[in-house]
Amino acid sequence: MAVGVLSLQGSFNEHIAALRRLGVKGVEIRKPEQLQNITALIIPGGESTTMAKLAEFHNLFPVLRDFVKMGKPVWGTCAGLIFLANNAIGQKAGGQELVGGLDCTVNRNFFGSQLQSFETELLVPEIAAKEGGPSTFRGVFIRAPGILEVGPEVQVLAEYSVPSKNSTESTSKSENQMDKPVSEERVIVAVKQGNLLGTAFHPELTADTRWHSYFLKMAGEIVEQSCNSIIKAEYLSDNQQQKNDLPIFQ
Ligand SMILES: NC(=O)CC[C@H](N)C(=O)O
Repeated sequence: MAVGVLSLQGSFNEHIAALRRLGVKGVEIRKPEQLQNITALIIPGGESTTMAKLAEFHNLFPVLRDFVKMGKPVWGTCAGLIFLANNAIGQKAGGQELVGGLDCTVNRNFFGSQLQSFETELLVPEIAAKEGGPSTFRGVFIRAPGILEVGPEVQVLAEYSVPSKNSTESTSKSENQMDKPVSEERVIVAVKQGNLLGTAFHPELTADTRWHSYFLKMAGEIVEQSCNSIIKAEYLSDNQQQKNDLPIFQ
């Protein structure tokens, strides 16, 4: 299976390295025609406004949208997740073009500025169930987006509990307030919707390849299903042909 990695900007090399660790060669994608040769695509993290400008310059948006609409497997990490979202808030003035397809609203810099980047252990039940290994995954969040709302077709794969602003302020004011119950806001950080996978964090920056392996399996299943439906369609049309060739007795 040929897996492309959109290589305009951001952590595309790290995705290619993670795929290599799984024995898969990632193909760098920079031009519209290169999408014809791949079965699945990863859109990496980086800076979504810059990436969108480059994608626009290379006339990639129409083919990227077609790729998503054709039901081909696409995984967006961080800025890539923003690309795939149907709605993004917190965009730079003038907005930015999105590929869309993933029925959700993301907040582009949900966790704040670059300085608010962090790492945390996320509970990942779906990944642990399909890929084995520990029930948690090291989430690397770099000026990360958060998913605020999802549509009914979207499966939530991971969430993160953010201490609310009030609780952060109060705990920093006084040590004594530490024992007060901390109110938390849960934000969605990983989702799947049919052929689309989105993570707000960067699995390609960890040694744990389970998200990559999960995406490859998901892509494999989609490819198999579409092959089966092509074979079925061909079989049905052959049968139809044969039926039409038979003499009709009335
Ligand atoms: N690490 C990332 O991909 C950060 C994405 C960033 N918040 C953006 O708007 O593009």
